Amino acid sequence: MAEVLFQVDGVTKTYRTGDVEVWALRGVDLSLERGEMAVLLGPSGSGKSTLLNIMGGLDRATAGSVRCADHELTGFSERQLTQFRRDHIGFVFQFYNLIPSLTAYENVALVTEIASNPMDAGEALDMVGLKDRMDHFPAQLSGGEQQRVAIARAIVKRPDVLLCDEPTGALDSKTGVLVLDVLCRVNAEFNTTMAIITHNAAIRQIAHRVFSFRDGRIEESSTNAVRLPPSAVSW
Ligand SMILES: Nc1ncnc2c1ncn2[C@@H]1O[C@H](COP(=O)(O)OP(=O)(O)OP(=O)(O)O)[C@@H](O)[C@H]1O
Repeated sequence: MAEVLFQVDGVTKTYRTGDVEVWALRGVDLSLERGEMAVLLGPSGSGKSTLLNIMGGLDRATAGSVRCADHELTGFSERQLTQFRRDHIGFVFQFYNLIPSLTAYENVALVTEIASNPMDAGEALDMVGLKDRMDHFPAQLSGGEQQRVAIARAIVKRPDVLLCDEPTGALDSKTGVLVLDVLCRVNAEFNTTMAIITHNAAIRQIAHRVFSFRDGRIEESSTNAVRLPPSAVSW
């Protein structure tokens, strides 16, 4: 039987600003098997980023439980959450957050200094198809290339899970496809579990499973009997 890597049970999240309480999540249950690629869809404000941040240990649930392998995040201290993120989670965001004064290689190599079992930075850049651009600075790379460096930086520590929040949000469709290709390759070759938030509903076709959010809940989940390669998807 496939191993359940992530188990989210009854997670709620409220934010309080003054007298106003916002319910970002209203009881979310979700499980991800190891190696699964999940796409998270839903309107703006429906709670996707909040859930991703809680799963990645960047934020805490108000109630409910989140388990990743044998780590129960719910009771973790800040220090334990930091260690958990460092050991197990890679993040990819819409904006690449590369350090402008470092080359692509140096941006990726920075992570290898604090990871316990990293791959070589050159190997990670090779994986995203940028080995020949290793010595270039972010300003010398296109948006799609910068996002691929950001993916190399996220995978170089061999994370169990890659959490991607709008990874193609700032890219045109053609460039976005190249980035999704890289994510699919990482998923297939390293069996990395992935959750990808997107506003482009067409991207749902590349996933094993799709979760649709509405008003802080998962309204619907479905399994794709047939997955499409990113090259067959456009938006
Ligand atoms: N730090 C915060 N303080 C107060 N409210 C917040 C905070 N973060 C998120 N929210 C609120 O929680 C709700 C869910 O936000 P979230 O960012 O998770 O939605 P989303 O589905 O990811 O939206 P988008 O697609 O626009 O990124 C929204 O109403 C948002 O305004």
